[in-house]
Formats: sequence, structure tokens, C-alpha cells
Amino acid sequence: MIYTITFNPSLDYVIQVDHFKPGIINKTKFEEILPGGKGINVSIVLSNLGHESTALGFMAGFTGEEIEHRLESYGAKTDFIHVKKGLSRINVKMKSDEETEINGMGPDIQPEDIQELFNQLDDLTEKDILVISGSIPSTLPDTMYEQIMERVQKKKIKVVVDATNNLLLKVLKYKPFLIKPNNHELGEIFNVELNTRDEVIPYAKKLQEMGAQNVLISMAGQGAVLVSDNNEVIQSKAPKGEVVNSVGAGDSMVAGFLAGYLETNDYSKAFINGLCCGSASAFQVGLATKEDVENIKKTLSEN
Ligand SMILES: Nc1ncnc2c1ncn2[C@@H]1O[C@H](COP(=O)(O)OP(=O)(O)OP(=O)(O)O)[C@@H](O)[C@H]1O
Ligand SMILES: O=P(O)(O)OC[C@@]1(O)O[C@H](CO)[C@@H](O)[C@@H]1O
Repeated sequence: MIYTITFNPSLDYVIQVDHFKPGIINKTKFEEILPGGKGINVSIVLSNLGHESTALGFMAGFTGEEIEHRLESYGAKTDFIHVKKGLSRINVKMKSDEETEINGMGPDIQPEDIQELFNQLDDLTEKDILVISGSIPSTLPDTMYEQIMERVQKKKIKVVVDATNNLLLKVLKYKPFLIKPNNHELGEIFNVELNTRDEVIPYAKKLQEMGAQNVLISMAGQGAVLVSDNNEVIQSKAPKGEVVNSVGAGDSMVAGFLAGYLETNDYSKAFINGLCCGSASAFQVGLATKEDVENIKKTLSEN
């Protein structure tokens, strides 16, 4: 079973506003509410691609119930911990002349809730895969990622981590199976600006030297680079298309890579699946389906 953890799930309120101006009333031209949070997006795309997963994490209030309900409608299993105080957040994703995001705070998670998550993780076995992604709400210690990695280490399960900066750096010593920073996050870690696929390769290799087994760097419209544990460097430009909503493109890439890897055991095929899955999500309001990914794969060879 693939388990995803979302520490701070959300309802993503995706809106379009013509020429947004602060300080006045703006009206939406388009609006959609989607279940969100990085692990949840991974679970949705895995379901769309025909892979079972169980979404773990913390939920609260009516927004939490709605997220859970919507996620289950995609066929994903859920085993969320229901937190008593506060509400699961609503994250606003506004498309206008620029893209603006306002992400909420989330509920008040107590030590006993964290303990419940640890108890769930104690039941995982060697055959399971764990995806940990997204930010840590302020009510959780910033050592959450490390604590989880330490706890599951002896089980030898494959762990995928999609987190930024310090959260990511601190888990490398536990040798995660896959990490997926984007080029800006990779650049921030090493205090450099990385704009081309060739530029990211040496820095991706550094993260591998620091412990990650496979390093997948997403680069939005520039494509992606994979430095794999069999010393291969695989890279590709992105499929061509019109971006409609890039929220969740990175999560879709993680899901596509995992699905491809489980189906073929081949890193090149997993990479292409991840790449096309990311783009398929970027080219629509919602997240990629299997059919979208197959269609985009065909266009990639024509590019
Ligand atoms: N403008 C685009 N054109 C084509 N493909 C794109 C575009 N933006 C994203 N993608 C696809 O999605 C993948 C992941 O995108 P990106 O690098 O933006 O991830 P991310 O920064 O983790 O995104 P997010 O945090 O919004 O999920 C890219 O590698 C690419 O395959
Ligand atoms: O605060 P986090 O967890 O880092 O990011 C949350 C979030 O912006 O990421 C997802 C896209 O990747 C969205 O569905 C969600 O709103």
C-alpha cells in the first residue's frame, strides 16, 4: 500500500479574477473548489492512474469533512486523525495578471494527535511506500519529518519526501528513496540561481551524496531532471501546452513517477510518466487522469 501524509490538508478555492486590484471589491470570473494539500493531491492522482493509496494526516471541522468526502470520491482510501480544535484550512489560488496564493493556518494539532499518527505508522511494513509532503502547520514541531523518518527507518520502506529547505535537508541522512524539490528550492538550499536543466545536475548530485537515493528536480515549463541511484542522469524538456492551473503539478509528478516505477521498475519510464503527469495537471483546472497522461506522452515524442 502507498500511504501519503498531509499534515495540513486544504480546500483549494481556485478562482480567476480579471486584473485583480487590492483595496477594492474584485469579482470572480471562474471558481472551483478542490480538495488539496500535497499528499492528498498525490493520492488523487494515484487513484486516477489506477493505484491504491491511503491518505493520512490531520483533519478538523466541516472543511475537513468535505476534504475527506471529496478525496474518497476519487477512490482513495483515507485514515485521517480528526483534530478537535480549529478548522482544516481553505487555500485561495487566484489567477489574474499574476498568480497569487493565500494559504490558511489549519487546526490546532495536539501531542495526542501526533501520537496517533505515529501509532498508524508503526503498522507499516517493508512492502509499503510512504509519501511525506507539504508544509508543517505552526502547531507541529518542525522536526516532524525527521521524527517520522527515524520511526520508520528500521522497516526499510521506501519513503518519498517533497519538502523545502531545512525540512528536506534534515531527512537526507535517512536515505529517502525519492526527493522532488523544484529548481528554485534546490537553488535556495545551495544559495545559487538555477535556471537550466544542465545547471541543476551538479546540485541534484550533491543531494544524492548527502543521502537521497533518487533526486527528481521539477522545473515547471523547463521540464525536469532525474539523478537516479544507478548513476543515470535523465532529463527532458516539458511537454507543450497551455497552463490553466499549475497548483498540484509537482504532486502529480511525484504520483506519476511512483506509478510508473511500480508498473515498470524502470527509472526512464517512471520519469516520463511523472513529467507528463505534472504537465497534464498544469494544463487543466483539476488533476491528471491516466488518459490525459497517455495523450501528453504522444505529444512529447512529436515535440
Ligand atoms: N508551464 C508548464 N508547462 C509544461 N509543463 C509544466 C508546466 N508547469 C509545470 N509543468 C509540469 O509539472 C512538473 C512539476 O511542475 P513544477 O516544477 O512547477 O512543480 P512544483 O514547483 O512542485 O509545483 P507545485 O508546488 O505547484 O505543485 C514539471 O516538471 C512539468 O512536467
Ligand atoms: O502548505 P503546503 O502544504 O506546502 O502547500 C499546500 C498547497 O499549496 O500545496 C498544494 C499544491 O502542491 C495545494 O493543493 C495546497 O493548497
